[in-house]
Amino acid sequence: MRHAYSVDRVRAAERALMARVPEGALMRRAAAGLAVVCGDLLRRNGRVYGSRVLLLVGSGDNGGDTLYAGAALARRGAGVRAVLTAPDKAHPGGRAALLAAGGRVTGALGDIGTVDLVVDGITGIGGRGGLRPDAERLVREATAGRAPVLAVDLPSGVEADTGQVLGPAVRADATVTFGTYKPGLLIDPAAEHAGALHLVDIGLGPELPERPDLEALQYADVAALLPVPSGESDKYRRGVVGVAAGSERYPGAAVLAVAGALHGGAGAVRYAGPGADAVIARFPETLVHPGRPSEAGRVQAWVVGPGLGDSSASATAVADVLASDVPVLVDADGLRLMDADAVRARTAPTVLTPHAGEAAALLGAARAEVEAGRLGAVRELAARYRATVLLKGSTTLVAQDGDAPVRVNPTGTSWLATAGSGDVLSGLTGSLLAAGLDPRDAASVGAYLHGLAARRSSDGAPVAARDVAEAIPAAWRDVYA
Ligand SMILES: NC(=O)C1=CN([C@@H]2O[C@H](COP(=O)(O)OP(=O)(O)OC[C@H]3O[C@@H](n4cnc5c(N)ncnc54)[C@H](OP(=O)(O)O)[C@@H]3O)[C@@H](O)[C@H]2O)[C@@H](O)CC1
Ligand SMILES: Nc1ncnc2c1ncn2[C@@H]1O[C@H](COP(=O)(O)OP(=O)(O)O)[C@@H](O)[C@H]1O
Ligand SMILES: [K+]
Repeated sequence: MRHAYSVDRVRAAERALMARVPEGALMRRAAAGLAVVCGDLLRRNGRVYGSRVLLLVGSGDNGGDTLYAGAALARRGAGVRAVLTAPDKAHPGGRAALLAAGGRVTGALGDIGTVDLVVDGITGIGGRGGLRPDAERLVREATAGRAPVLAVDLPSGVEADTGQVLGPAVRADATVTFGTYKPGLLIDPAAEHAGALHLVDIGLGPELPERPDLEALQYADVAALLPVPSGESDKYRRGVVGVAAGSERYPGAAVLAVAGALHGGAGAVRYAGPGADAVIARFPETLVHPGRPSEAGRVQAWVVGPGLGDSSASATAVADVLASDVPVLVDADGLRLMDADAVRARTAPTVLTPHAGEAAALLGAARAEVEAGRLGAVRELAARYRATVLLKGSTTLVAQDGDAPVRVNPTGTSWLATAGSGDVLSGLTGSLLAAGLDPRDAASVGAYLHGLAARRSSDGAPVAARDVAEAIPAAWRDVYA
C-alpha cells in the first residue's frame, strides 16, 4: 500500500522525529536522497562531473534541501548555480555549504541554454497558493530550455493536501519527496505536475499515525483482495450479480456492463431489462429477464444505471434496486434517476460511480469545480449520500462515508476516456460486490483492474470499451501472479 499524509500530520511527525535525532539530521538525509536522484538523472544523459545544474531556491527549508543537494553535486564535479528568490532569506547553512563546495549563488538567471538539470526548490509543504509573480517568472524562464525539471518534495505552487492547482505551478519531469507521499502528489491536477515520483526515507515512518489520509493499492494488496473460488465453491456461493442497464435506445450499455460483470469474480450474471436479446446474443451464459429487477430472481448485488435512458421503466428499475437488501452500485442515468433519501435510507451498502459531470450535478456545483477539487468533492458526496463513492476521471478516487482513508487508483490511461468504458467498470465492480468484497474494496479493486486492463489492451493506441472488458482476465492474471 502506498500512503499519503497531510501537511499537518507530516509536520507533527517531523517534530517528534527531530526531538530524537541531532539537529539538521533530517535535512541532511533529505538532501542526500535528493542528490542521488539528481545524479541518476544526470547520468542518464551523460555524467555528473562537468554537468551544469541550476537550482531554484526559495526562502524556506525546501530551498535548504536543494542547496545542500547542490553542494553534494558540486563536490562530485558538477557546475552548480543557485538562483535565490529571496537572497536575504535563503537557508544560511545550505548557502554556505554550496559556496564551500565550489557552487555559485546569483540573483539573476543568466544563460539557461547549457543547463543539464533544473532543480525546483522554491516551495515544498510550506507553499501557499500558486507561485507568486516573481517566482512564476523565474520558473517560466528557467524551464523554457530542454533540461529536465526535478521538483523537491512537491512541484512548487501545487496544494500539498488537496491536489488543487490554484495558480501558476512548476511542471516537473520527476519529484523527489521526503518521508511520505503528500496527497497532492497522487491526485490530479497537481499529480500531473509531479511527473515520476521518488520517495526518500528520512526515518519519518514510525512517527506517522497508523491511518493515512490517502492510500493507493499496489499489486499485492489487490491480489490479496481478489475473490478466488475454493474447492467448495459453486456458482451461487461465488455470488450472483444483477445488472439493470440499457434500454431500447442504448442496448450496448447492457452488453458492456454485462461484459464487465462476467469478469469480476461472481459465479453468474443476471440481467434484467429491455436489452435482454442483445445481451443473450453476445453472452449466452447470462441469465436474462426482460422485465423489472425485483422479478428477476435473487442476486447478491445489483448494478443499475448504465444506458437506462429516461423512461418510466428505467425509473422503476432504479427504485426497485434501491429497495433491495443487497449491495447496490448506481452509475450513469441511475445517478440522475435515484431518490437521494432512498439512497440514504438503505441499510445494505450503496456504491455511486459518477464522473466529474455527474458528481457536479449531485453536488449542485460546476464540473470544473469538481475537477479542480476532486478530493473534497468525493468526500462530500460520500458524506451526503452515506455511501461509497467512486469518482471517475484522470485520477479515480474512492471515498467512504466515515473516516477511512480515501483510496486513489494508481492504474489507468487517458485512452480510457472512451464511450462505454464506464459501463464495463460498473459491471466489474458490481461483480466484485456480489463476490463478497466490501464496498470500498470492490470499488478500488474494480478501478485497479479496469485501469490495468485498459493499459494492457491500449498499449499506447486507442481502445474501445469492449477491448477493455476482454483484457480484464489478463489484468487479473497479472495481479494474481
Ligand atoms: N517535514 C519534514 O519532515 C521535512 C521537511 N523538509 C523540507 O522542508 C520543506 C518545508 O519547509 P518550510 O516549512 O520552510 O517551507 P517551504 O516549503 O520551504 O516554503 C516556505 C517558504 O516559501 C515561501 N512561499 C510560500 N508560498 C509561496 C508561494 N506561493 N510562492 C513563492 N514563495 C512562497 C515563504 O516565504 P515568505 O512567506 O516567508 O516570503 C516561505 O518562507 C519541505 O517541503 C521539505 O522540502 C526536509 O528538509 C526534511 C524533513
Ligand atoms: N483523462 C482520463 N484519464 C484516465 N482515465 C479516464 C480519463 N477520463 C476518463 N477516464 C476513465 O474512463 C472511464 C469513463 O467512464 P464514463 O465517464 O462513465 O464513460 P461512459 O459513460 O462513456 O462509459 C472511467 O473509468 C474513467 O475513470
Ligand atoms: K519544490
